[in-house]
Amino acid sequence: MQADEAAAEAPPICLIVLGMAGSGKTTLVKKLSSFNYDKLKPYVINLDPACKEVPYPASIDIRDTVNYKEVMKQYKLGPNGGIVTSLNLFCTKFGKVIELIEKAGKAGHKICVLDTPGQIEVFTWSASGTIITEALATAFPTIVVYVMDVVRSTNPTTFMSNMLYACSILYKARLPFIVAMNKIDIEDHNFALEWMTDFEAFQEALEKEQTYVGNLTRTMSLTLDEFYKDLKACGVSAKMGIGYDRFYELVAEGAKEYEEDYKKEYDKLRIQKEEEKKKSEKLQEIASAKGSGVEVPLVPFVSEVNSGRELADVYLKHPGNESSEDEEGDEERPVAFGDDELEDQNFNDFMQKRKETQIDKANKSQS
Ligand SMILES: Nc1nc2c(ncn2[C@@H]2O[C@H](COP(=O)(O)OP(=O)(O)OP(=O)(O)O)[C@@H](O)[C@H]2O)c(=O)[nH]1
Repeated sequence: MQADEAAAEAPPICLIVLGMAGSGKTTLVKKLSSFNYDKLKPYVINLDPACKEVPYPASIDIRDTVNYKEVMKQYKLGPNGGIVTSLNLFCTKFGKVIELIEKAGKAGHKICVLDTPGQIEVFTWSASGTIITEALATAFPTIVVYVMDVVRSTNPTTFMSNMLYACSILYKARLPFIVAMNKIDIEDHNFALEWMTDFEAFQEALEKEQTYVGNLTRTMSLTLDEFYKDLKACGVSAKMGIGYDRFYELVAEGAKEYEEDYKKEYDKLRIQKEEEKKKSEKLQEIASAKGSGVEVPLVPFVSEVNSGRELADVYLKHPGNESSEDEEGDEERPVAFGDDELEDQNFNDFMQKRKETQIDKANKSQS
């Protein structure tokens, strides 16, 4: 197979776009859906059931499958409960989505971008979010893109909160991770990159914070230093289309990292899931099998005995009364008390013998 053909058949790289409300996820997805289209042919999926309109051409839209307002009404839920339940309902059909992405890959789509609900925790801390992430990661090279609003992160404490959240997602998802520092058309992101690489620079920025939360941030920054090594970060402006070349360099690095470090783990998970599926299919097969013989109706419990007596009148023999060693019918029949015929016979035999002995004695005394 030629290298070009192999590249054409390579599965698409999935980008799960996450971020706090208003960080710019949808704007980023919109830009990604058209960026370098001829080469990448991005395949876009919307997983936000509550958005009013999708400003990009979505190949799959959760709103076509689940009506979020109807879910709220039917299950008597509030807005967040409605989003979680809609996502749960949708994820039961996610096998079909995987098939469609596979097909898209064969049709030349190199990238699959997934937009997620505005409330980040709806995806990151829900069962459906985990199921969707695992389903993608077991089938395709998958990368988490965490969109961070750089304008709102100039304060070291807010920056640290954002990073803590990113850290929790990184360790939960166990996938390559890119922090897209968004809105660099308003605020340059280099201060944030410096805080991530230069511990002292961050401490210096914290000097101005004399509050309790400042002390907490100082302590946490010591721990997070280790985690920054696993992060890839770049600055983008989703709105103005700045920083995409660097972003795609990081995507290529992330895909490589997935193949080298994460794929093995997800392959194991896939095999385990296939085995579980096979087992449950087999069990279902057994449960639904009727067999080839004629069905025998179950006899109802005995309620009356032959003699016409009620079952309650029948004495159930204690198991201890049985002789466990004797086969039925092998034992000699004992002389039963009250067996009149046999008793008469024995008595007559005895009388006969006695008569014979007396006659015998009399004959002997006469002679
Ligand atoms: N200046 C500037 N504004 C941006 C940029 N990206 C997004 N915005 C603006 O930020 C606001 C929120 O953007 P969205 O893309 O809706 O953010 P989101 O994360 O999808 O929002 P939710 O779906 O509500 O969570 C919008 O007003 C965007 O126009 C950017 O790069 N630069």
